[in-house]
Amino acid sequence: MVFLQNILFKEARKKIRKYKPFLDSLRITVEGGHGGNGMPKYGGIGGQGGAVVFKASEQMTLKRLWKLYPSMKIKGGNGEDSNKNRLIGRRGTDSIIEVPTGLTLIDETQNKIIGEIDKEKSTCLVAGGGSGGCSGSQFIGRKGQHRNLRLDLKLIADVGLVGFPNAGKSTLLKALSKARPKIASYPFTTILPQIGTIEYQDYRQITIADLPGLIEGAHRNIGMGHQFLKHVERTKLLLVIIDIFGFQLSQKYMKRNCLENIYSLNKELELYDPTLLDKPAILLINKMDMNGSDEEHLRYEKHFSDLSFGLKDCPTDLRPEKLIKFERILPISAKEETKVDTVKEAIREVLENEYEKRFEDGEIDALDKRLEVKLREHGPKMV
Ligand SMILES: Nc1nc2c(ncn2[C@@H]2O[C@H](COP(=O)(O)OP(=O)(O)OP(=O)(O)O)[C@@H](O)[C@H]2O)c(=O)[nH]1
Repeated sequence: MVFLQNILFKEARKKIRKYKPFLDSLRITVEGGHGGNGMPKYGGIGGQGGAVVFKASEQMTLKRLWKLYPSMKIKGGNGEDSNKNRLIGRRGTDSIIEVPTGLTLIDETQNKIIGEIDKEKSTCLVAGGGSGGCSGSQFIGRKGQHRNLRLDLKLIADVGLVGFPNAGKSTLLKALSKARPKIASYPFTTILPQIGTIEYQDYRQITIADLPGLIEGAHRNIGMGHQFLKHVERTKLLLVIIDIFGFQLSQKYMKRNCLENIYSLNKELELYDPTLLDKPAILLINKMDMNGSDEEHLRYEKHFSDLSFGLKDCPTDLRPEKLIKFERILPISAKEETKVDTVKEAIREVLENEYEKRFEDGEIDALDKRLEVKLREHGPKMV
């Protein structure tokens, strides 16, 4: 009996993707060391308190950070008091803390982004040490800077793969990153979402993040809600994948055809952040190996390239205001790996065109400058 049950439910079980816990946000208190006291009698100056500095490391995860500092408090060393043998007290030791790459640092008290750590080994001063006591401060050392920070992890991948459950995201990711079957080639790889690497013959590599969990009504926090969508923010290209036969979440939900799926995905992206729709996008119509797919494709083909065309027939609850525009539309079969090479080439071309466009517009330089200014404005310095 048990054996029979196992066989009967084997198929159903296969389709359920298990979500491993994914720690992508952490609160932490940081405090610079106290400045040492001076020595009024001899005019001695106390040592400066040590700072707290974050240093990006690809080996680090938020989970590991949490295990290393379970109290979630990090403090710089106190500066040494001035004394007869050492009139100028020693500086407190800096606490240099390894953190994952791809962090946004938010000061929760001021509700401000104080910096972003995007590059391996880049550092950011998050809490300065207090100054040592001297004549100007009645020789009393000052407290170090104190901050309640939220570390928000956003994966950095070139391409964000979005689609409803069962559309074929994982199958496609495996097919695209075939040269590197170890899909997990990123620091956060033991956790979802997964990142795969597409490798080209000239050794160019493009990373692609499979962002699961998006469903109709995600903005109302159904399913995983918009949890994974923040990772789309940093991608440069959206790869939207749909099942040519549409999707039905459950008996409770309406069956949506493939065009309605596109509107619905469009709407979820728009509700999360309408600027996501400004990113270049490619549409993949999947499962074209199945019987009846050609007829289905023929029925909707003209709508794919101009979504405004079918908007009047779209159910009002799925209707987006701002429409996504696809640079390419490719019918594929992820399972049979039909047209997978065309997808690879299209990804590369669209990314390269986009890079050139942004470079010509001076946007790439401007972005770097904006970040620099932002960091200077709010204190932390990239060393
Ligand atoms: N016939 C056919 N089946 C496919 C194709 N791509 C994926 N499938 C099947 O569709 C099912 C879902 O594929 P997945 O790759 O797990 O889909 P997913 O979008 O990652 O699904 P979630 O994990 O729920 O987000 C699996 O049974 C796949 O074998 C395809 O091109 N053709």
